[in-house]
Amino acid sequence: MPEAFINQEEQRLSDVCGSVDRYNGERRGKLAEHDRKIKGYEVERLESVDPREKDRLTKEIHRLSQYDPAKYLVPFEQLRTPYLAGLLINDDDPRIGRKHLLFGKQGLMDGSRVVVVDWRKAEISRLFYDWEEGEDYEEDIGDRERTGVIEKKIAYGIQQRELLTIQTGAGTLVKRDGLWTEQGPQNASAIRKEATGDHRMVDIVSLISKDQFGLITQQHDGCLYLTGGAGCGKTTVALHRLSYLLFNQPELFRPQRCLVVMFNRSLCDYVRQTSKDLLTEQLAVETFHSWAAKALRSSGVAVKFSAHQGQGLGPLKKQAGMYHALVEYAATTKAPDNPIADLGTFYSQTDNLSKHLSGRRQLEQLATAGEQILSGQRGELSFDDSGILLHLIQLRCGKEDAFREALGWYDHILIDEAQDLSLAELKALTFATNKRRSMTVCADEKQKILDFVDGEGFSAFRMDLKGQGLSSGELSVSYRSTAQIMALASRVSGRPVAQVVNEGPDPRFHRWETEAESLAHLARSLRVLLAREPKSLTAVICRYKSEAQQVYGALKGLSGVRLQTAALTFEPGILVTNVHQVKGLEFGGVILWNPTKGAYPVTELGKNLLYVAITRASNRLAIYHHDPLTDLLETAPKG
Ligand SMILES: Nc1ncnc2c1ncn2[C@@H]1O[C@H](COP(=O)(O)OP(=O)(O)OP(=O)(O)O)[C@@H](O)[C@H]1O
Repeated sequence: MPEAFINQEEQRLSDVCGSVDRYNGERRGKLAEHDRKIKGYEVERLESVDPREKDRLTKEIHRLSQYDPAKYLVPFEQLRTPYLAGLLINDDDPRIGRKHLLFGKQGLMDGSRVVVVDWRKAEISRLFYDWEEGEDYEEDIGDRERTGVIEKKIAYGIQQRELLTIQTGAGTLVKRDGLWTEQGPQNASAIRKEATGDHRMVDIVSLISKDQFGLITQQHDGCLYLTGGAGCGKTTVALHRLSYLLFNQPELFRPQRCLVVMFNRSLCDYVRQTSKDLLTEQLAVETFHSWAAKALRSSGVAVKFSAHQGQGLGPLKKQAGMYHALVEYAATTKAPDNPIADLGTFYSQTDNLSKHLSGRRQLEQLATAGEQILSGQRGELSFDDSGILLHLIQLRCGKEDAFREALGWYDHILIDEAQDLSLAELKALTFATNKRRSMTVCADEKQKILDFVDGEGFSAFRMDLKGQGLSSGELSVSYRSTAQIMALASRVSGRPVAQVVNEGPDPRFHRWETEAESLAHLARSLRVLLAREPKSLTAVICRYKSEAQQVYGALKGLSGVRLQTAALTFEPGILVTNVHQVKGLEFGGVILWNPTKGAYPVTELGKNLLYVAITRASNRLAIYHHDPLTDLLETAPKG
């Protein structure tokens, strides 16, 4: 165990925390002085008889009170995690020589000394991201070319001012219950999550690869399209890109004018946590439907949405043809005053719709729904209507209208899991960007799990973006799951075996005769797991909500197990959930519950669902079944 190295790193953290405290002490002093000044001026103003002097003092008070006192203090997060990465360089310039640089989510000065560099400061952070341990570097920093050697690259895991993980090229050191141990190369995010018991999204400032850094620092106008298999960092890179834009171009990218659109509420919560410190609390993180509903309300369209108003018309409304019919309708008809009546009229014009959509019965049903909207019989719309209504209004208003102003001109929109949005929804989002059209779109067509959204819409959207000169980045290294899990995922999905960085145990198959037997063994394994790994988070993934409820019912007596089929929380323990709920998320361990032929048929959708479920596991995957396995898994070697 490299004790001297650990001591040195613990001392470094303690020194930096000292700098943070001095910085804050100084700032608090300045704040107090600032308050005293304002109070003094107020007293003087009250006592002054000269109106000109009164006026001057009023202006001075106003000027001083313009300062945001919070800006004087280092944000709380930095007190707990002052830095994330370190670099030991040996620069050829003797005035610099051997130097340990620290990178964090915010820069820190102690007097005139730079203690921590903000990772988004491109010039200096390029040293960290562009070069590997042992390499000779050449980098233009400031107005000079710097050369030297990278002696060490370190990723730190620090929480509440405690050093918990230190990762270097040689491996990872982990502190558990006060004791340091060495671990081989494993998923660094997973190690951090399990060491800290904090399973919210990990920011990867210290882990970003050179390719990822290249994408993060891409030009800011237009669209960046990020694709790649499960766990290769699409969402993470997109969020770091946004953080980079907000920091480096604050005049172009204002947090309150940027939007992040995620697949479901669980993913929103997962990301919001990170956006608090990586990005900013002012940033809106929404599902498409919640964003659309808010946008409509804030622009004065009095509309209520309900999950129960769809009448099975969701699939029809999500088809690409619906968008094409909408465009034709908006171009050939005059807008009524009321946008909701406009939607009703659109739905009731079967002639136009049938040019672009098939299914006579469904179109008739839609026409009836349209007439009910027009007659006021239908007070609430379905969430599936939100994108269509919003885009209809956008088409009516044109680009320069005041209404569009109210709906928002976004400086940047990040769309995650774009393959599961309909063409009308994607168009509504694109329309909401300002003239720079700055967007980051993450998608993986092999993870499309909403069968009622047709793939044609997403292909058309991508072609459109291509026409507008999008830049794209294919991420090819899978960071989340081990080689063993990714090999199974590749067998299921038919996509080539991904490049991986982590090794782990083989997936284990447990076959039982009856459901009762299977549940009894599941309960026993979970009990052992909860006792042995109290800080880990494991998901039991069922195909359907109802199945999750049933499994949870059988495990109810076990403390530490929770049922989560609507939104997720990320404390350690076991959660019983369904596959649609865990899209985009990750867990140290996954238990896949009874993946049968019916649950995961040999179809595109079945493959995608199974691929998503399997690749939520970073280290451990177990498959429990009592019914015949899906053919997608039948040929897999059974560990
Ligand atoms: N350069 C990196 N080094 C180490 N870990 C990384 C790196 N990039 C991403 N990760 C980690 O990989 C995991 C997967 O990242 P992310 O969720 O962004 O992938 P994704 O492509 O969006 O996945 P999915 O498509 O499955 O939702 C996360 O734990 C993230 O912290």
